[in-house]
Amino acid sequence: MLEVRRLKKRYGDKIALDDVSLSVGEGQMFGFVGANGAGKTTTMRIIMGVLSGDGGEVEWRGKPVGFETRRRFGYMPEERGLYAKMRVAEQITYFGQLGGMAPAAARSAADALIERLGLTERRDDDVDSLSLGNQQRVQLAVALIHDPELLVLDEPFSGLDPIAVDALAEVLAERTAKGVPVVFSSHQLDLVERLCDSVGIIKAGTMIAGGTVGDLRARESRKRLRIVVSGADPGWADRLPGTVVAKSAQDGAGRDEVVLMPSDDQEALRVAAGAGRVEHFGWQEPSLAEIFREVVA
Ligand SMILES: Nc1ncnc2c1ncn2[C@@H]1O[C@H](COP(=O)(O)OP(=O)(O)OP(=O)(O)O)[C@@H](O)[C@H]1O
Repeated sequence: MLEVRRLKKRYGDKIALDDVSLSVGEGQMFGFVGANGAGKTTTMRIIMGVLSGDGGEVEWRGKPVGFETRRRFGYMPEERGLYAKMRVAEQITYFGQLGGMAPAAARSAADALIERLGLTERRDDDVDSLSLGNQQRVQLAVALIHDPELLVLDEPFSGLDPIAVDALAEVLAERTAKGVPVVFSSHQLDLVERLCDSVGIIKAGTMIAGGTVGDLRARESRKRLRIVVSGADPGWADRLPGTVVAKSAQDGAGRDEVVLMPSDDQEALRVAAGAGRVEHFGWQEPSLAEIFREVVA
């Protein structure tokens, strides 16, 4: 298990991290989300030891993390870091060897990743001749090649086309199935929702929410009502108590659909019933993106 406790980091007067804690169990996929500048990259850099914190601890399997342990981690840094003039296959193999693999093992692992990540036709090209998305695939292969015990990936999905997104999601799921914890940051909340067992939401250097997507949903689930009414007068939604967060105009069957954050759910029901025929009235499960907007606001 990866355990991060009470990390602190300052840049001059600016507090970048203020007591950031998270834990990721064996085989768990942890999605790290937050607005630009919230502190995700800083946290991941401290986990990987490329930046030192001003306080707090990082433990792997119950022990403080040091250089030797980190060699067994796979890391995709935000700033990336490939040799521009080295060929794809050669480069991935080279990083495998840096990660402690024998040359033959590194070559065959590189071949497997090249195929999985859709780089077969580019294997003999220099990295700087690749598109950004393909460079990203190489960077991922480099992070994955030495069969790391833990994966820490800074926005691994950004810039990938949908096929590459699926290929990477599949590769990561295989690693978690073998017990490897995966931490990744992303602004693609639909992906995080689809892939992750747990998420942490960071805002201005503080973890403001965390848990499984199910936990977060349960906490937020009795906040939004979805109401569908047919045959109602045009102004009926204005009489609903609370805030209308979405409204679609009448469809062909004369139905209005409203999503309401009610101040009084029973009064909302009375208003809907008074306005027309109530076709649907129920709590709506929020998406991770909706939860995010709410807790970060
Ligand atoms: N080297 C640095 N010097 C000064 N301030 C820094 C430095 N690196 C990061 N910061 C500040 O620390 C805060 C956290 O930045 P960080 O890069 O960790 O955020 P992030 O969540 O990864 O953002 P993004 O989603 O944009 O990548 C920001 O306010 C940033 O401006």
